[in-house]
Amino acid sequence: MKFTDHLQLMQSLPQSDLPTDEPLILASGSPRRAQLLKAAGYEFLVQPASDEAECGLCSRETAPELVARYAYRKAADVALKIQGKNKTGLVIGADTVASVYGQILGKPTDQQHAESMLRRLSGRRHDVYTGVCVWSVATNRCVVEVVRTELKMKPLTDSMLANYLESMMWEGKAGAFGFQDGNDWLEIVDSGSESNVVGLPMERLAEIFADFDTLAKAINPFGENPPLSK
Ligand SMILES: Cc1cn([C@H]2C[C@H](O)[C@@H](COP(=O)(O)OP(=O)(O)OP(=O)(O)O)O2)c(=O)[nH]c1=O
Repeated sequence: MKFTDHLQLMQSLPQSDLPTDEPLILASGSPRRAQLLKAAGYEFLVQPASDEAECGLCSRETAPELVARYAYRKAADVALKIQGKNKTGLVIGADTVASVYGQILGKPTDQQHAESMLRRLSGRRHDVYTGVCVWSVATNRCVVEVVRTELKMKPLTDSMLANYLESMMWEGKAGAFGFQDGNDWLEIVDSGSESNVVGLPMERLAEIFADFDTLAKAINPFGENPPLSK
């Protein structure tokens, strides 16, 4: 089933009770993440992390390591601001990239960059990784996890590429392509998570909320690396 159908069948996205009574805060400016949370029935506030949360390159970092670190940094950025105002919040940070043959594809900077990403993905199997961090300001604990979805992209002809590039739908999307854009270019391998591809693994998020007490790790105020649960 396509993501667009999922939005119509809102009840098909899982929802769990929140593990604390803090307000849920989405630390992301991604319209897709907000749509997914809303479609699942969560009530939440949106407070995007500052751009600096998404920086600090480590050349040896793998795609899952990178998305875990960025998800953690985005959640931390917002959690610390909330804490500074003596407020509480259950903060969700997330980061999504595509990866093909070990090469990490983030958001394209311009049309040329988008074209080179799409040519790399054309006709190939690749992975989309989303890192997710759920951070409870009140209890000073968080869960950081990474979900992988394997995809197969059809070989793209020059005219398919040109039309898509012209549509500008690639803007702001990791790997320069939106699974939800209504094309049938992508097939999910082994029934992986569709919502994970679009920016938030809703199935795993519901499990994280349900098992938060078991999964959550204490937050180390001096730690740069995310405390991964597994
Ligand atoms: C692979 C893929 C990604 N995406 C989107 C999800 C994310 O919004 C974006 C990846 O960029 P991110 O840096 O993960 O998120 P963002 O910049 O949109 O928002 P923020 O940093 O504030 O959290 O790509 C799709 O919409 N469809 C897709 O098929």
